[in-house]
Amino acid sequence: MTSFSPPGEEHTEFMQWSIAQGVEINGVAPARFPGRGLGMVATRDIQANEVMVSVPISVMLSVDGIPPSFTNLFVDGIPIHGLLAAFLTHGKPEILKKYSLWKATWPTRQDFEESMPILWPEKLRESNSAHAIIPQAVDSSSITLPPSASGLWNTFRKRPLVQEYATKHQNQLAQQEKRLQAAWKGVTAVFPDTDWDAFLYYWLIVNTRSFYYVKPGEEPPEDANEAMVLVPFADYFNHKDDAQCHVEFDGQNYIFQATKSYEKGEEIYMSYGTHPNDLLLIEYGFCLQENESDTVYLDDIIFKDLTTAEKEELIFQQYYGNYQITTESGPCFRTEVAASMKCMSRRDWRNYIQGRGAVTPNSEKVNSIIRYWLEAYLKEANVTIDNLETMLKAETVDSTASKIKVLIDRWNQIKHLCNETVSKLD
Ligand SMILES: C[S@@+](CC[C@H](N)C(=O)[O-])C[C@H]1O[C@@H](n2cnc3c(N)ncnc32)[C@H](O)[C@@H]1O
Repeated sequence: MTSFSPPGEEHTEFMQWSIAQGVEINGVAPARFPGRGLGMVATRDIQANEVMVSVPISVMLSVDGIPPSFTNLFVDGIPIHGLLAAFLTHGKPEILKKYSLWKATWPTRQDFEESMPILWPEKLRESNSAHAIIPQAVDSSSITLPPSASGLWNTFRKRPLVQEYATKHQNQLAQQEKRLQAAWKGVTAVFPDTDWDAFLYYWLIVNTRSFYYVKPGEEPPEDANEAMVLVPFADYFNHKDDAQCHVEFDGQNYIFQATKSYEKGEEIYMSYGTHPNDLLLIEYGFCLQENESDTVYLDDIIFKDLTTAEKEELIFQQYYGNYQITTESGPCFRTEVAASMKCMSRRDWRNYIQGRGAVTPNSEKVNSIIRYWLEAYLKEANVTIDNLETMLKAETVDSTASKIKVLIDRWNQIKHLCNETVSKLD
């Protein structure tokens, strides 16, 4: 059983407020868990299929909960994420008063400074972001964030892309800073004197605590970041990759239902989605120890190994980029396709990927190419861990040392993932 402690008076008061607002709470309560802040604990034995929490739409904070007099100020548009943060920053105090007990349960700015890489010291957050609002060093001696987060490598220079492509789980920090910059542009166009720290705080609150929400009867937006809602009380749930909790918005209520039985005192998690640890680190400020969805991407390593003609062929065949290695399945098919290109005639390769012809790639050769790529990742991991260990020895600020340790742990996970995959390929 996980150890936990009482959450504190403000959480008890907020729970009572939630119930008074129509939130149904059955057999769960907030509690404090070491390393995870607040979370949800079973206050009695819970049976599979029991609804543990149900939050009505009336109490959620979505775009529809913002008065039109406020929303209409943003005639030039602002992302939903920015609008919610803008409302929390600039909404009328008499309207925001409704949420004061809820707000008292949220993490502090200090909590974000500890956990969210976007707020870490410059030397720990160098990335390929062109959107950094918070200045970053231009030539720090070492990249410390993992490549999926930073988009950079210590052991080689990235080749320019032949073509841009969508990468949901790469260049994480750059993607986050781009969203923050768009929100900041939107809010300052209407409120030029916006306090950066206040806005940033609420933007991070929305970033780490919002749920997916599409207004009943409306089409889901193309960008999931445009489908956001804050859901009081449910935002106590921490994340686990294989959480045993069914989450559903039925058009009226956000419902959280047990999919197994829980014993009194057990922490109840939900899943925020199938997220690799580098995404969790950048977007939520933590990494999971066990994560079936953990992934590393070989794109930059593979691209430096391909000729321009090979890259153009991959673009043509729609296999350019997103070469994953996952904890669960090892190399993905796209990675195998890129590797098979290196060991087949172009004609056989085209026939193979189009499902024509009898020639299939030699699996030993394909495995040895993928192994070679993974060794490049392992080299990066070893160099970066050495750099981080050296930084840790010299670090005198405790809070910076703890961030360096987070990075060392993450890099060791990456090493483990690469080594496991290499051994499976042998
Ligand atoms: C929706 S909130 C959950 C409640 C939060 N723990 C709190 O103290 O208010 C999401 C945040 O919880 C933390 N979190 C969630 N799942 C976690 C986990 N498995 N391990 C560590 N921290 C976690 C992260 O700080 C994340 O940004």
